[in-house]
Amino acid sequence: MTNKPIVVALDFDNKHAALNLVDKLDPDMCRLKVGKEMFTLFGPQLVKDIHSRGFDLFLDLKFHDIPNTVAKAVTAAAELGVWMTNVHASGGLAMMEAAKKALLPYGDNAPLLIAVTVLTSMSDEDLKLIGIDVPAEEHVKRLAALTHQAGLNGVVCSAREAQMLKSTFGDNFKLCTPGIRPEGSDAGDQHRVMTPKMALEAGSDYLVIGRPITKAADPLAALQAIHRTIA
Ligand SMILES: O=C(O)c1cc(=O)[nH]c(=O)n1[C@@H]1O[C@H](COP(=O)(O)O)[C@@H](O)[C@H]1O
Repeated sequence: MTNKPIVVALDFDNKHAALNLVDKLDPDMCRLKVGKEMFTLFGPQLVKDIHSRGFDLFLDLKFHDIPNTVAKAVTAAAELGVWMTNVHASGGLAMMEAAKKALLPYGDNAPLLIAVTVLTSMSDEDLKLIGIDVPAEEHVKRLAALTHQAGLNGVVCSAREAQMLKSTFGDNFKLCTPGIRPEGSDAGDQHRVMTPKMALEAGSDYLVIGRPITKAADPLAALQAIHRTIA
């Protein structure tokens, strides 16, 4: 199992509330993720605030644009010193190769670069509506193959695809899985979900968990309870 698999998704519209939660957490226990909402509201200063508290940060901005633009965006992420960042695999091979190339000057200090396959909120029916007539698992495999070919470090997928992807692409290809729901918690807008324990057993390396922790009455207790289920 990857050391420190839990990545807490900080999806807040209030910086004070977010940092209040961060101050209750322990960098030895989890990593943190900042996404579009918080980065749009609070920008690079939030990244600095989190780094100064000793946490590894996944900057989840899911870049999807022409290769030149995405290469420059991942360079900006690398300059922030983040642990991991991501692009959309559906941006294509040339886009992902340009992103990978942009990180070469950073050597061992480059962030891990992973690509989103099929969002965990999407079902087979949602895929049909955007013209993808194959089951989610098949489309995930296709986009993961493209990501692997581009030389990225891994993919974002649902834990339901983890076993298939690990057996196809091997242990070095990292699987970051949102859509994690502890037993009995509300799925919300997520469709392809799994419990933390089952996700790790299936081969997930990183479990992205937001609302089951951040919306809990006692977020630290919720995180500790999840830890106990996977210990
Ligand atoms: O890239 C992501 O992190 C991501 C990809 C994906 O397919 N699904 C997904 O839910 N996410 C993110 O993971 C987090 C999940 O949060 P919760 O549903 O609250 O646990 C959110 O911040 C999403 O933006």
